[in-house]
Amino acid sequence: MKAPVRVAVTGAAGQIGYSLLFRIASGEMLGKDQPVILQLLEIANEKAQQALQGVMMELEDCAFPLLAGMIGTDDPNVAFKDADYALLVGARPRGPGMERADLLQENAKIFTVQGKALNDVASRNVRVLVVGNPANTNAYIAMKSAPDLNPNNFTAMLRLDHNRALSQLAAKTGKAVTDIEKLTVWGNHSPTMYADYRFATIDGQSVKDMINNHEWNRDVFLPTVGKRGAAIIAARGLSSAASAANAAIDHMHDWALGTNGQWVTMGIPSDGSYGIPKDVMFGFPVTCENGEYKIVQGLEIDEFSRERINVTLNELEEERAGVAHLLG
Ligand SMILES: NC(=O)c1ccc[n+]([C@@H]2O[C@H](COP(=O)([O-])OP(=O)(O)OC[C@H]3O[C@@H](n4cnc5c(N)ncnc54)[C@H](O)[C@@H]3O)[C@@H](O)[C@H]2O)c1
Ligand SMILES: O=C(O)C[C@H](O)C(=O)O
Repeated sequence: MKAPVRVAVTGAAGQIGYSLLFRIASGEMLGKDQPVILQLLEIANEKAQQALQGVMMELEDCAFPLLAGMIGTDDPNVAFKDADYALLVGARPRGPGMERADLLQENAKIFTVQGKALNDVASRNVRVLVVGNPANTNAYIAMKSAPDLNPNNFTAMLRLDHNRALSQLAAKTGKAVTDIEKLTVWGNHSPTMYADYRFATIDGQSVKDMINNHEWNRDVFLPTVGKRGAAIIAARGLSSAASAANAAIDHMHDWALGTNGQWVTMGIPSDGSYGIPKDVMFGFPVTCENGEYKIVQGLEIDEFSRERINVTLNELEEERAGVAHLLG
């Protein structure tokens, strides 16, 4: 049996938390041979702490063989102590009629505090996934607030967009999601994201050639994927939760256990690839091996794609300017 690893989850009593924790504890994230200790953070509010206790009681009642321990706390320095993985979910979600950017000022402060706490107490190799919106800029804030940690270990969740795009393409081509390879989503987790199937293949055949319809790409596919979060809020009255938790599991699973050469999308600090300025937290195509991700290099960026990438990049640069005052 492997030694347990410590997994910190913030916003643990929220909607996503409720879909996420049970799957982490059952081994779906880090493997069926990897015991975990859950370190759960909620705000210092009686109702939230009580709800957290309830979730922990349910986790106990599952008698998960891999759940080696569990704590609940309102103190980030306790939740992140020696954490090997940190899933930063806790933040306010948007409601009907709001854009994710509306959450910027409200949620940004959380990530300066939590970045600093990670810096002070987490494992020196902690792998961080930010889910709370606006996810890219929050991940950027956390990274910048943790100067002693490896900046490449701070990531933002674009995987839900990636999975949404996969499912739209499977429906369009009549193939299974598992048949589709080499898809990616560039940029920000927002309606400006650019889901790009120009390199995607099914059984070695080009998906772009199979669909062969630029108008469908521009007028149906991209808006459907980009506005899917809002469509779910309109339908449920609440933002996506189970699909978001599923994407978080996929992201961490693939980062920790590898993708066998398959492409996935992760929001990561740019190393300058594809002309994206260094440090911008940007969705890129990556492969993962031995716990490290690597950007897929050498892809051609045509004019339509460059325009799309610039739009999402500009939005991220604006968000970054909007929170500069928090980063001193
Ligand atoms: N990146 C993505 O693809 C994606 C997808 C879906 C949702 N989200 C975002 O995830 C976040 C959580 O969504 P949800 O539906 O679970 O919301 P929710 O309101 O149900 O739960 C959020 C929880 O976080 C807690 N929280 C707030 N501030 C905290 C802090 N500083 N420390 C610890 N906990 C804190 C709240 O008390 C609450 O219990 C939202 O920002 C939402 O927009 C992102
Ligand atoms: O859209 C939202 O606000 C929630 C989430 O980011 C989503 O994409 O479903």
